[in-house]
Formats: sequence, C-alpha cells, structure tokens
Amino acid sequence: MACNAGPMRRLTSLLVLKLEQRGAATRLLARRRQSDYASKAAQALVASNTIMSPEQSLYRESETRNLLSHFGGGHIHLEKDENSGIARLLIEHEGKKNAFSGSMILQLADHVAELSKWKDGRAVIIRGANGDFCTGADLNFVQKIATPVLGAKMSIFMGSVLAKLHQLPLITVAHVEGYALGGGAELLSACDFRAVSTTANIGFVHGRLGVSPGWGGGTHLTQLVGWRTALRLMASAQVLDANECLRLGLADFVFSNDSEVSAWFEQFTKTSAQSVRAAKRIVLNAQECDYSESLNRERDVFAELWGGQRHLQALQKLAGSK
Ligand SMILES: CCCC(=O)SCCNC(=O)CCNC(=O)[C@H](O)C(C)(C)COP(=O)(O)OP(=O)(O)OC[C@H]1O[C@@H](n2cnc3c(N)ncnc32)[C@H](O)[C@@H]1OP(=O)(O)O
Repeated sequence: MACNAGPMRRLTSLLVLKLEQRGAATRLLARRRQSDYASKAAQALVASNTIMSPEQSLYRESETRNLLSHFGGGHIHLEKDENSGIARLLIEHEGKKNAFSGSMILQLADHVAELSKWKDGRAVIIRGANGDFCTGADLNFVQKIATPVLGAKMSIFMGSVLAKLHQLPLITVAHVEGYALGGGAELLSACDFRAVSTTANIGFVHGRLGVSPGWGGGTHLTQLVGWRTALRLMASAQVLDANECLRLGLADFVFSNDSEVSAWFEQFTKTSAQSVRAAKRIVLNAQECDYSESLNRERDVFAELWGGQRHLQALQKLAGSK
C-alpha cells in the first residue's frame, strides 16, 4: 500500500481547480458546435450538479471511461509469459505513429490492472509497433476534448494509469524506438528503465501545443533528470536523440538492434521473480515513504522471504556445493 494517496489526490485537486474555472469553461463550450460529441458531453458535465459542486463527488471514473470509449482506433496488446514471468505490452495505432486514442487509454488501464494482480510477474516490456514508440495523445481525439473539464478528466484518468504503472510490483522497461513525443515521453518516463534505440527521438513537446505534461510525466521526468534539466526540456520542447538521453539520465541503455537490448535485459532474469519484486517494493517505499517508515517496510519485505522455500532451497544448494 502507498504511504500516501499522493497521485490521485493531486489529480483530484487539479479537477477542483478546473471546476473553479467553470465560468470560463462554460463560455468556451458555448462557442462550440452543438453537433460535436465532446462538446455535448462537456456541456452535460458542466450542467451536472455532481461534477460542478465541490461538496459532492467531483470525479466519476465510470463517466470518464464512457467518454474515452467514444474515441476509438488502435490497440494495446498484452502478452504474458507465465514461465519467464515476463510480459510484453505492444502499442499499435497504424498511420498515427502509435498515438493514444481514448479506447487505447482504457485498454492500457485494464492491462495495468491485470499486471498488478499477476503474482509471478517479473517484468513488463513496453514497446511501440512499426518502429515508433508513441507520439502521445491522438491529436484528433485531443481536438474533441479540448475543454478544461474534459482535459482534467482525461488527465486524472491517464495520470492515475501511469502512476499505477509506475507502482507495479514488477520491473517496467520502456523499449523505445523512433518517435516518443508528448504523452509518449510521459509513458516512458513512468517506467523503471528505458532502453533507447539509436533511432529514437524523445521529446516533451507539449509546449508546442500550448500545454504542459498532464499524465504525471513532468513529475517523473524531474525525478529522473533533476529539476533544472526537466525544466529546460519541458520549456524548450527539445527533441533528444539516444545519446543525449543517456547523458541526461533519461536513457539507461542505448542499442542499435534487438539482440543488444535482449542481452541488456538478461540482467533482470538472474534472480528469482520474488527477489525482483521485493527489490521493486523496497525502492518504491524509499521513494514514497519517510525514512523510518521505509526502513520498517524493508524489514517486512525481508521477513516475507527469509526462511521461505526459495531461501532454504538456495541455502541447501550452496551448502551442497561446498
Ligand atoms: C497529455 C498528452 C499530450 C499529448 O500527447 S499531445 C500530442 C503530442 N504529440 C505530438 O505533438 C506529435 C505530433 N506529430 C508530429 O509532430 C509528427 O507527426 C512526427 C511524429 C514528428 C512525425 O513526422 P513525420 O515523420 O513527418 O510523419 P507525419 O507527420 O506525416 O506522420 C505520419 C502520420 O502520423 C500521424 N500522427 C503522428 N502523430 C500523431 C498524433 N499524435 N496524433 C494523430 N496523428 C498523428 C500524422 O498525422 C500522419 O498522418 P497522415 O499520414 O497525415 O494521415
């Protein structure tokens, strides 16, 4: 369990802030065409007491799921290998360089939920189809939800998905080739490790669209590269190649072909899945909890493994080899 309800609470307060801008949102919506689905949905939300009253429930996941389901295209495939404990997530949106549609966001949410329950999972590798990682949100879909209220809902939902991805009890690796822009850069920055191809172009280019990261990517980037570099990258919308990413700490490994990345990944298969998962829990606690709570939790993790079947078997094997 997380030490605090951090990500969701921060996202919810974002929605509260947006709701305070209700007058502006309503005026903006009034200018939109009645026939536009997103505009109608937004008007319904603005008119609804439940979404507009801070005293009442502000965010309904089911409403956001319903909204996102209207924007289809592309697919996220999940493949789990029970023997190795390694899963693969493939992002595929043909003709759109794997940009996220609404339905792809929902699929990612469901896959992350499934992975969170996978007791024997060791790692998940995330990759884009056809030579690109992901170019963020599908711009056609973005255009249709370009209102403060709908943007807040989408940001809460996808921000929570990427926070859950970040907190998975297994190792997350982004296998990055080609373009990883906007929300695509946010997705890779939520992972534990980034193996980056020499073909990669990675950029927090949100500023070119007059916005900023909204899926937690600004926070994850800051944790990875420090606040000054993160500020520079977001404020300039600079697109980086693999070697620049490596120099800044945004890449862990640079590769030029698949066999190199497979060889690099081998390091995560040398210990038991339980030990890998324990290590992940320990580093998450160290990030999220205060010092003494993190130490307490580390002891709990240790106690779950010490004297267990795998520990005893390993001891026996070592003793036998002496
Ligand atoms: C909180 C999340 C915020 C966000 O993620 S906002 C989205 C941020 N992403 C972007 O701004 C990327 C926009 N795309 C681009 O700049 C360029 O397409 C890119 C990736 C540099 C590639 O340039 P080129 O190699 O010249 O190729 P191209 O532009 O002809 O693209 C090929 C086809 O892919 C499409 N595409 C690429 N990125 C897309 C996107 N995000 N949403 C929707 N469609 C997208 C592009 O429109 C083009 O389609 P078509 O062939 O013209 O039908």
